Amino acid sequence: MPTLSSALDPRSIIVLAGLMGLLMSVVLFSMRRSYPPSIRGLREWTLAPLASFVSTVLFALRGVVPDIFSIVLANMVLFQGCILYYAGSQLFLGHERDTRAWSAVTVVLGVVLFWFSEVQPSYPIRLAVFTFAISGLFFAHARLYLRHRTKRVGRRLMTGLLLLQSLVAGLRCLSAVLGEAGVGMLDATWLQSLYIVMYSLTALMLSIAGVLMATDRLRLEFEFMATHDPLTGMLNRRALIERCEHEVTRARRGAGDGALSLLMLDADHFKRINDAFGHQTGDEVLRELALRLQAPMPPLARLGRYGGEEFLVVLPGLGHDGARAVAERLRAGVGEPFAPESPLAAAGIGRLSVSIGMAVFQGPADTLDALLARADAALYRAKAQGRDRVEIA
Ligand SMILES: Nc1nc2c(ncn2[C@@H]2O[C@H](COP(=O)(O)OP(=O)(O)OP(=O)(O)O)[C@@H](O)[C@H]2O)c(=O)[nH]1
Repeated sequence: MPTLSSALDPRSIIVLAGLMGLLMSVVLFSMRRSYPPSIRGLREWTLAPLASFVSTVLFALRGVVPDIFSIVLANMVLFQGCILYYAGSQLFLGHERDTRAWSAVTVVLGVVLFWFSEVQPSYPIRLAVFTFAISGLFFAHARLYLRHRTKRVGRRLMTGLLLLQSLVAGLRCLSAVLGEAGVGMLDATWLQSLYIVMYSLTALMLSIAGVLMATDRLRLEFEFMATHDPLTGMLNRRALIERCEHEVTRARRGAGDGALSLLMLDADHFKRINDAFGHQTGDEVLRELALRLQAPMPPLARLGRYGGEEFLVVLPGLGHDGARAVAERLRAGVGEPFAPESPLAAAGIGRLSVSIGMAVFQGPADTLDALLARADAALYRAKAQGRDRVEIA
């Protein structure tokens, strides 16, 4: 009758863990090739399970190859793999890679492990030192995610795994310090088996968490691209219309006291800017306009690029007076002269102006199409009456 400890033969577990790491490395490698470079960290997350695989091969060769490979090098490679996971997370979360201190720890570990395997062999000391270092590394890695906390599944899985791993390594360190280390790494005590099972699962689970996080990021990027204008970063026409429909439905139900207004804005004489200064300067002006329009916006308002040099503002909860005040503020904000050092001033553009058509929701019988048509007609009037002004439908 096999006991639990003999059923969980550490060498088999280690070999399986290595193979799982290798498979995850292949998955991450193919993701890295097809994902956009804006999703950073995938290279490091591909190399990490690969390093884990190499370390498990070395561990499994214990007794077959010299200890310097199966103990010293194996642990150093494993530690380096964990550093790579950490580096991948740093890049993924928008930081620069900063793992120099941990690489220095790898070197120190190498020296200590060499000493306590070749010069003065002591498994408990090796175990205590290694588990102490790796517990610290996992904890530093977990802290990075705790600083970027979200409710997304992949990130929560990653944080939980790292904390658990840090805890298990910390407990194993404690057990070694208390004289419960056992006689060697392949010693099949239940604590050692648990410790190795944890490591085996972690290589796999960390990679799965990485895959989940990267896929989630890709979905967010696509979602952003589908709803935002690439030039100004504002909502695009499709997203704006969806937003407007949503707000009209809410206003019909009486939200914000049934008040809702739309502003349609159009840059004045924009064609002249393009003709005189070139299309690129025209683009720069559109970006500047977007910035100026966003600054004085009420919190519930939504603003986006409706077309070429046309913008649309949805103002939930604002009726005639409130919306008119916002429109005048926007018009005045756009008209502020450029700072002398700004590139647009240097290009010779003195001042911008916008014409604004405003329409106010008239009650449950009103529709979005009718609102847009009234705002458009008011804008047309503003243009006809000399531009740089607000007209109300
Ligand atoms: N640079 C740049 N120009 C654009 C973009 N989209 C549209 N335009 C230009 O915007 C100009 C709009 O010109 P018009 O509709 O004649 O309007 P306008 O010159 O602003 O004149 P008014 O609206 O009557 O004051 C056209 O020359 C378009 O080519 C864009 O993304 N970038």
